[in-house]
Amino acid sequence: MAPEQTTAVLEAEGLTKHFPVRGAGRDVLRRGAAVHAVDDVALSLHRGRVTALVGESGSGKSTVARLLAQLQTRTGGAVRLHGKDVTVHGGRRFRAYCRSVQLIFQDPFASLNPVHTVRYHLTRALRVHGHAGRTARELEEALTDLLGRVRLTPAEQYLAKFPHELSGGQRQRVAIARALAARPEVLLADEPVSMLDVSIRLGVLNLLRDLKEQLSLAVLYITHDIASARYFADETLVMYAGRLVEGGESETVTQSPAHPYTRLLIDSAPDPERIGSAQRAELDEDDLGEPPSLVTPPAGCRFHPRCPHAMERCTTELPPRFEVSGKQWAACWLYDNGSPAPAGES
Ligand SMILES: Nc1ncnc2c1ncn2[C@@H]1O[C@H](COP(=O)(O)OP(=O)(O)OP(=O)(O)O)[C@@H](O)[C@H]1O
Repeated sequence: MAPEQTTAVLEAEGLTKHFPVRGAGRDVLRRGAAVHAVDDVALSLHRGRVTALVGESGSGKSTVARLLAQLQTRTGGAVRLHGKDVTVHGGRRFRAYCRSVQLIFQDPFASLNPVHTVRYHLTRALRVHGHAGRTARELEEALTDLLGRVRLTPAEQYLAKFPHELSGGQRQRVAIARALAARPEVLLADEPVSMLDVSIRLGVLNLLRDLKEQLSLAVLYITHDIASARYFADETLVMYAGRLVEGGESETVTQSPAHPYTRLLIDSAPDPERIGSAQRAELDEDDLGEPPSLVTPPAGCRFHPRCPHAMERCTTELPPRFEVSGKQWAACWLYDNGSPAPAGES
């Protein structure tokens, strides 16, 4: 279903995060300086859809997730759940927000407490979110249901285990089950498979995709692996140096990338047909050149110092989003007035 046919569950508009720089020794030079980690990001997440947020290390992807999860305060912009503004604060409304919007981290080993069993982690999550039931039997049913959803069956085989007794994939499944204990509407999955063995990445992505369908979840899938976005996500957004530069249907964005940065990203990820292969599991960031300083980001388009098509105006004017096709937009002056990129481009 096209995103415009459904209402957004979670939306961000003008989302901005600047981290003040507190550098010793160079304070005088740096007074008032900030890392422009996220600037003016707009996105919307829809029920039953996966949106991939793709970009190099340091482009601001995790910061977007933390801002959406309300783990960090934003410098500017708005976050809306079902159209209602949300702001970081404690209390009942905040707890309800945390139930609805759950974050899954890259490293399941770090996110699970090594001294506690699977039973403890899941029971605690069920209790915190008020879904543990009233009787011991209802609790057992809820635990069995959670482990069944992440395909760790039979449940008795896993409940007494400690994190170190599980494989990486099993640990990430427990972390996913713990997120599901909140009965969320939105899952923010920050590089959920990048720490896993390449042979099991696909299994965890398939699980997330099935859960998205069964539970009508809105999923934000954060990754530096653009080929996996094609496979797993309905929509793909490309982030560069704190800004979104391209977005649209995953198939279109990954097969006919419009922004020069997206093209570079795809060209630098060898063998896109082999999802999860070790060969293209990591971007070869050497091929991409150096990302800019986020303390003094380039004026105009932040990609212009690395862009093979940079024009005069790219160095001074920030490009807005231009429609490239009904299925894709790009923040690039090559598409001014909707005109296609000059002939001869790849
Ligand atoms: N708490 C912080 N204080 C200062 N700077 C920060 C903080 N958190 C992130 N940053 C900076 O913000 C920028 C974006 O970081 P972020 O972690 O969001 O990028 P990312 O795309 O998720 O990268 P990765 O894939 O490596 O996690 C980076 O330059 C980072 O150093």
